[in-house]
Amino acid sequence: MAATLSLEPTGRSCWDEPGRIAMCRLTPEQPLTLRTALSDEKAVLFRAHTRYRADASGELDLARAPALGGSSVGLEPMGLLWALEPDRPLWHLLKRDVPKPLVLELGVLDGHEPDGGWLLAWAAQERHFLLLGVRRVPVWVDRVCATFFLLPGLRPFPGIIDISGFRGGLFEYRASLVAGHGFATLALAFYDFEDLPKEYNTMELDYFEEAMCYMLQHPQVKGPGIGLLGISLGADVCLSMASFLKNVSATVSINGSAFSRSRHIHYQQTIIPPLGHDLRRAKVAFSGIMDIVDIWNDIIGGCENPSMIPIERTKGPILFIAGQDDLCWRSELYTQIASERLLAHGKEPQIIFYPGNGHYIEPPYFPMCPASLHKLVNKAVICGGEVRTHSKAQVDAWNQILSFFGKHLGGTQNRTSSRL
Ligand SMILES: CC(C)(COP(=O)(O)OP(=O)(O)OC[C@H]1O[C@@H](n2cnc3c(N)ncnc32)[C@H](O)[C@@H]1OP(=O)(O)O)[C@@H](O)C(=O)NCCC(=O)NCCSC(=O)CCCC(=O)O
Repeated sequence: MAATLSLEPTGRSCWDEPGRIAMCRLTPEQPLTLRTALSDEKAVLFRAHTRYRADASGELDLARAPALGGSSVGLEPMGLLWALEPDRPLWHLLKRDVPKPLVLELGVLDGHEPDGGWLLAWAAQERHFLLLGVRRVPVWVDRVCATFFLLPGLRPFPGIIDISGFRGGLFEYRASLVAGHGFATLALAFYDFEDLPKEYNTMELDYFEEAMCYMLQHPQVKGPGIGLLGISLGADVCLSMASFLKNVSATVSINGSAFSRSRHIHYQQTIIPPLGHDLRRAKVAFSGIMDIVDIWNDIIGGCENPSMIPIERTKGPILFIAGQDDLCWRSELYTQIASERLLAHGKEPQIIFYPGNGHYIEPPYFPMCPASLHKLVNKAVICGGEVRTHSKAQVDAWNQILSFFGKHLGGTQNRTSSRL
């Protein structure tokens, strides 16, 4: 009887949702090679392959069977997704068009490579970024360029603004996934998109205040406060907003620095000067890729440094998520300094340090980005991270973020039914 493969969930599955891969009707102890492939929107192929062995009753369940080598080792039920590697060097998985799912293909071959041969079974799974029922609404109001993800029905939901980092543009994948957990989420661009400035020159907080006003007056956003979620430079934008603007209820900083780094921060009469950097301190890593971790100027005066964002002024709590192997900048050190500043003002910081984690802490199952083009230097730079620990931490960080917002914004943090 032919072997059967099940790849769950069988219906509509969400990108950030764990899946299950299992087989039955195999030969007892049968060696197998599982191969996955996924093509991104620029037709770059990402692939992984892992060796397994069926159990004594001819079954294989990745929740129980350890991977025996290849792209992952040990008990890694989702390893065939997070261990995908691009065929093109220095490429990373990006999702631009969120209404379209990415398709994960899975093939099971008899035997262990290089002997692995016959294709025993094949399946494909659409992994969606936009839950059924969640509406994607482009926003051009005053200067604000954004995309709003609204939940089904007319009742208000807790609101979150999601801000990307130095790459600029408008990337929606994190906001659309967050919306799937019961939050009205705005993916906000701030440069290099539509009518916004092409270059990132000064962080003008007026612009972000307009986005806050837009959210707060929206009938489907439950006030009185908004949550902020940002990564890298986007995290520093969020920390600045939380420090200067009203109605921020909770802030998550993913590998932020809590400093004005390469450009001024400006709000009303206040200007925070940048810490600055010196490209002569850049090195070339063993891989031949640029290492910029030491280019940033020293933090003279520690948490009293004038380039620091006055985070003690924030009203709502801040959750700092920091990768201890971040090689774009020293997130761990900056988070410690941020913590000192909060403690000095009688505030309790909430911090999660992830060892082995690099700069790009993405939603669950995004393959780690070890190196990437960086607009600051217009060259590829190393980002840090050890693939396995980084991938596990992405799942944990995601759960922590959702539960933090659930707690402080009054959300449910349950997935809005993906099968509405
Ligand atoms: C953002 C992207 C990836 C793409 O932007 P785009 O406007 O859609 O560009 P495009 O016209 O399609 O291509 C321009 C160029 O961007 C590169 N690119 C495009 N897609 C990818 C990819 N998936 N992986 C790796 N590189 C990619 C390619 O080199 C493209 O050039 P090409 O035409 O293919 O020769 C690219 O411009 C880029 O990598 N920019 C620099 C990113 C950067 O400076 N990041 C800052 C440090 S990392 C960080 O802050 C972490 C948080 C992430 C965040 O910023 O939110």
